[in-house]
Amino acid sequence: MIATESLSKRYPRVTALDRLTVDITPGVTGLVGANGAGKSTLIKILLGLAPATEGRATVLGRDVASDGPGIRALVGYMPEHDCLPPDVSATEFVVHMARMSGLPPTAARERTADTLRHVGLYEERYRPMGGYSTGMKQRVKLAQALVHDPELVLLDEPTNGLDPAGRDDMLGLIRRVHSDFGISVLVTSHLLGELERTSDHIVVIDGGKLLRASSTSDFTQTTGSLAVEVTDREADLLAALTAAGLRAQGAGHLLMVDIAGDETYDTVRDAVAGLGVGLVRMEQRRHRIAELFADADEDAHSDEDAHSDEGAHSEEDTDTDPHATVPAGTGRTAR
Ligand SMILES: Nc1ncnc2c1ncn2[C@@H]1O[C@H](COP(=O)(O)OP(=O)(O)OP(=O)(O)O)[C@@H](O)[C@H]1O
Repeated sequence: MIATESLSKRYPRVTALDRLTVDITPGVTGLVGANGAGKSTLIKILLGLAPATEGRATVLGRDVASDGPGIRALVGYMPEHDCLPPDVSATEFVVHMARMSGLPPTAARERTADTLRHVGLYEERYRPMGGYSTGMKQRVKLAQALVHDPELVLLDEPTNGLDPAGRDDMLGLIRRVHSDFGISVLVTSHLLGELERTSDHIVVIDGGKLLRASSTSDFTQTTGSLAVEVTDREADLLAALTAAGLRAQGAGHLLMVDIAGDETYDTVRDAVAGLGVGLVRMEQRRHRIAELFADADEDAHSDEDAHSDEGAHSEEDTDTDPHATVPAGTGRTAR
């Protein structure tokens, strides 16, 4: 669907993309990177809206340098920032966008009604968008990207500004864009957990460089560890599990227990019951994408000055945080 070859974009003070070579296949692909990693720049180049400094890219087999209009006819785009005129309704706006994409008036109205219903906007679609919540605005932005029935949509940070429930709704909608309509999706986020849940494939970029591209399942292999969380007496539980012959260690409120076989689950359950404490959770641990980031290596640091880390997130990833962010900073390497 998308192929880039040594694609670079240099601004006077910043290298936004640095010799990026990646192949993106049909399905839902998550493009993950900290703020400033180059996600929006890549999307603009793919739409033919900004020229690359060097390298080449094709979208649906068309060259971004020479066929921007052809690409934009086949691709939907949901921009990151608020771009909706406040004094028109969602219906008026999406009909307008459909007409701009070349749909005749009747088809534009029908497709608009269908698409707005699909994204979950009903009566409110006749009200001026200035009064909409962030979640409603994001839905309108998604609807205008879908209204001309594209083969591919590029969604730039669609969960930005949404609360956890709003994020879940938006992620569900994005999954359905592919499962219900067969439209492929490239969705960006700096939140690892949500892309893990939504995407078939994950592409990780940092400082404009490709860190890794592979299927989501390759990123999140299950391990042989069981994460156990109890309400109280973690140290006593650790001692009880060790006495029962299991290898276990404490990690804050969590105990990590090596799975020796199916009976490990029973042993943990019995030990917890024996102590009379509550079991908060017991689950097989999965690698999260953030664990694929090793500490920055010396070589990668040498060109760090070339990149801005403006707006980078300082939040640390943890195994339990579904909204963990990509560790900020440039030049990190994937294990
Ligand atoms: N028009 C521009 N002129 C100069 N520098 C730019 C321009 N556009 C982007 N940059 C810089 O290029 C780098 C990559 O920006 P980009 O917007 O692509 O990142 P991003 O991963 O989409 O992050 P965000 O989600 O914060 O937008 C950043 O350092 C940014 O400051």
